[in-house]
Amino acid sequence: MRAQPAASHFIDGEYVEDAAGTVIESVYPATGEVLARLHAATQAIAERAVASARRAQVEWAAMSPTARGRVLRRAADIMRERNRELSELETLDTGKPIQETIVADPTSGADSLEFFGGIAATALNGSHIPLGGDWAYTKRVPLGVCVGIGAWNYPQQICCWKAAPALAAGNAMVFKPSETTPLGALKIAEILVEAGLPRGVFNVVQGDRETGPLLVNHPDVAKISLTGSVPTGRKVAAAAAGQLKHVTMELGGKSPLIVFDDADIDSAIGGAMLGNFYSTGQVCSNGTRVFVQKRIKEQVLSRLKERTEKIVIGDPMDEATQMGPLVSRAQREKVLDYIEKGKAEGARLVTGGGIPNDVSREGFYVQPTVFANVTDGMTIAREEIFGPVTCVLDFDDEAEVIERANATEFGLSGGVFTRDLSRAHRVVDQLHAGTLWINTYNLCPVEIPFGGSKQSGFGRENSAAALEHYTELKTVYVAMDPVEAPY
Ligand SMILES: NC(=O)c1ccc[n+]([C@@H]2O[C@H](COP(=O)([O-])OP(=O)(O)OC[C@H]3O[C@@H](n4cnc5c(N)ncnc54)[C@H](O)[C@@H]3O)[C@@H](O)[C@H]2O)c1
Ligand SMILES: C[N+](C)(C)CC=O
Ligand SMILES: [K+]
Repeated sequence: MRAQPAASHFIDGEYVEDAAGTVIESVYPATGEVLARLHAATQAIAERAVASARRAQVEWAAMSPTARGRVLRRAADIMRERNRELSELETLDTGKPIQETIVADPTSGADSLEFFGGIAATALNGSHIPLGGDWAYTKRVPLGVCVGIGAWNYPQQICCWKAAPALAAGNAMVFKPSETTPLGALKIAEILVEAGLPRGVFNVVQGDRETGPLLVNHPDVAKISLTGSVPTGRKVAAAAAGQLKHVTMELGGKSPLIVFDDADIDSAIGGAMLGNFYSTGQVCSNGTRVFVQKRIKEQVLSRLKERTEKIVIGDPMDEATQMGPLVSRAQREKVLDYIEKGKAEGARLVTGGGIPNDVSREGFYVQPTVFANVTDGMTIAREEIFGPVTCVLDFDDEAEVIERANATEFGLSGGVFTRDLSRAHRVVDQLHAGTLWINTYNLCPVEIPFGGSKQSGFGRENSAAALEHYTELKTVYVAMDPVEAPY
């Protein structure tokens, strides 16, 4: 299986190589085969990418928002036409089943390009402020060169979620994909140019934790948008603060999903399974602490076990496969370690807990796993696992569950399943998180803001709100009369 791109980087409208950079291999997680061999950006490549973005941004920002939007909308159309090809590439790079990538990955990227292309002409307006005889106006201006840094779980979606609002607002971008999944962003760069994007407005450089700082610390970079873990977020935010750069931080979570005893139980279980097993559990907003009210606990667990054991695990390229491997060997080790900790700390293993049979031994598979009797202090209830591991915790009443749900450093998301309308709104109102769901979980359409509070980050992606994070206000005071000076 090969998916070797023409070169490692995409700068100023073309593929660029510098073999002096350390080797990065993209591995197909289902078999361990090497798909592509790339090079991390050297200092020279990082300089070239930022310089190209800086040059191109001036011309791009001078175009009308409608003209910029047209390019993004064309790129969205091309992504949809090539959905199959892009989805297959995403499946190879991440190991996520084609049944998911075909509906969720390039499609979500295209939605973002279409949405921001569409609102560019109206959402960037300033305001007019009457001041008696005088008046003022505001303009929303781009920041300049923005850097996007991606995680490996949704490589194409993350790339578009950052590029689309940044470009719509008149910025240029240098995007660094995760070293684990370097391939999709290069295709998106190609498509943007094909759609008419001026050369240099969107550039891709490869690299890892050594490369990121070359971009983050570059004096010509105005903003960094990171999707990644909390420890990386702290490092990047600290580096950006040194030069007072703007940042958006989309970080990790350990989100609560609360099931009250009046809920539609099958629907709640469906939500909990999607919110724990989709993308083999590698989703930042997953509801990995499932709080179940005691009266329905055993009923929920037996149904959850039955449904979990029917999940079809296998070759991600097979349309029938519902769950693929984890993204890397290292991620599998990490998840298996957490499973062992769960057993050792006394959680009750309901199902899963190991490596499945009947799949390639070279792939990075883990069984979908459910733990019950999980208590708040256990490691598996406190730390982000980022794998298919559900922790079920019991609770008695509403006040108790709200307090326990909030007792975490994270604040990305949360969900409530109940048929009691007042309770649903009352509970989500008290949960400390950026995105909350009532009677569903993990839906993130482009129209609604997405992002975290507390240690899960700040700034929002998607919706018109994202444009605020890629622009700043310029205020102009206009005097209508001569200046009256007392001296
Ligand atoms: N909130 C969200 O939208 C969201 C979405 C997806 C993933 N995530 C989070 O991402 C994490 C998993 O992804 P990961 O393992 O790729 O995260 P990670 O933090 O290891 O890496 C993220 C990116 O940062 C880069 N990086 C690492 N150190 C850096 C540094 N010092 N300077 C600049 N760049 C640096 C990496 O090369 C990678 O591209 C999880 O915690 C998950 O919750 C969050
Ligand atoms: C943003 N989301 C939830 C789709 C993917 C996060 O990992
Ligand atoms: K890979």
